Amino acid sequence: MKRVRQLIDEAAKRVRKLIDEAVSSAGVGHASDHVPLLRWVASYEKRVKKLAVRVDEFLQGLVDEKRAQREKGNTMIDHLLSLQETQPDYYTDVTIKGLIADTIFAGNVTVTRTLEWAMLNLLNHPKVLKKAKIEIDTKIELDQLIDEPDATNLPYLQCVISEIFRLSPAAPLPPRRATYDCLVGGYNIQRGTTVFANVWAIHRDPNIGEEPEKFKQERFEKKGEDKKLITLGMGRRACPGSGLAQRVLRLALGSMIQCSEWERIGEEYVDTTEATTMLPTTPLLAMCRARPIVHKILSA
Ligand code: HEM
Repeated sequence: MKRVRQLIDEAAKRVRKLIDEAVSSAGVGHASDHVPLLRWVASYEKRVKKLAVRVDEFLQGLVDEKRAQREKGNTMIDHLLSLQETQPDYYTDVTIKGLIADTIFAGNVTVTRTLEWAMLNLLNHPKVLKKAKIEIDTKIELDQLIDEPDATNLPYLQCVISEIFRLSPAAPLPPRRATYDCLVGGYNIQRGTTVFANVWAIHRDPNIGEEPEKFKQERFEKKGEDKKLITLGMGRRACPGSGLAQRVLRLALGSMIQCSEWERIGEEYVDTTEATTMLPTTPLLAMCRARPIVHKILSA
């Protein structure tokens, strides 16, 4: 049993490392994407190609493992492999791997990073944390763990998440390529140009909301305020995982608040400045103590 657990831990570590590498190589890309001459001197392209081979091997391993299993399960890969049986020309292994990669890479770090920013801000705002806890304790039975349907009925928690979406959008500079010559804000954009929407700056525009630099979840108590958020993109290429992201965040943050008491490790406020691509400069470090509900559920 110990050996199995060890093997699972090792595999989890390998996957985490691979995801970290892939995400840090993606971000907003590399200078050589915009200045092609740099490709001659930078090792970025070579490194990314090598990484792509490792990612592909990992994804093919997942597909092959599922294919070899006699009994069909209920995972995304099981369903895609069933579709492959009836529509083999469309659901090729390449398409299936692409869909898994999208889900893992687009849906993983975005959610975990948003959660990290939520905790960092809540540690600096213990009154807000307390109110969120009271909301959960009053709306959910005292011996019940928060579940998905409960999480949709927590407006205060939703305001906290919206404020984190505003201040710390996990994809702060989504890129687009102009498909035809156009004029944007008075600038001529040539076909083929890559443009970035600066979501981070738009959310902090003082013309859009008061005291934009401050964490003030109450701004979202005003009806329609969340319509100003573009954290999950806009239009036809907006995030297809937005519903899932919202549900996972409500459930994960709600569970963390319901199950544990959280405090800063000292008197000092935690650092909420950003390093690159929305990474906190200082990693989340907090004191955490299990609340009675955890003991009750574990001993039941
Ligand atoms: C806090 C969580 C998330 C944030 C902030 C976020 C944000 C975004 C943004 C800004 C885009 C680009 C939209 C555009 O270009 O206008 C995007 C695209 C995408 N997201 Fe998310 N996302 C999140 C979670 C997820 C999840 C959970 C999934 C799936 C499991 C997902 C899957 C995707 C995919 C596949 C695309 C590419 C869509 C396309 O190219 O058409 N995202 N996301």
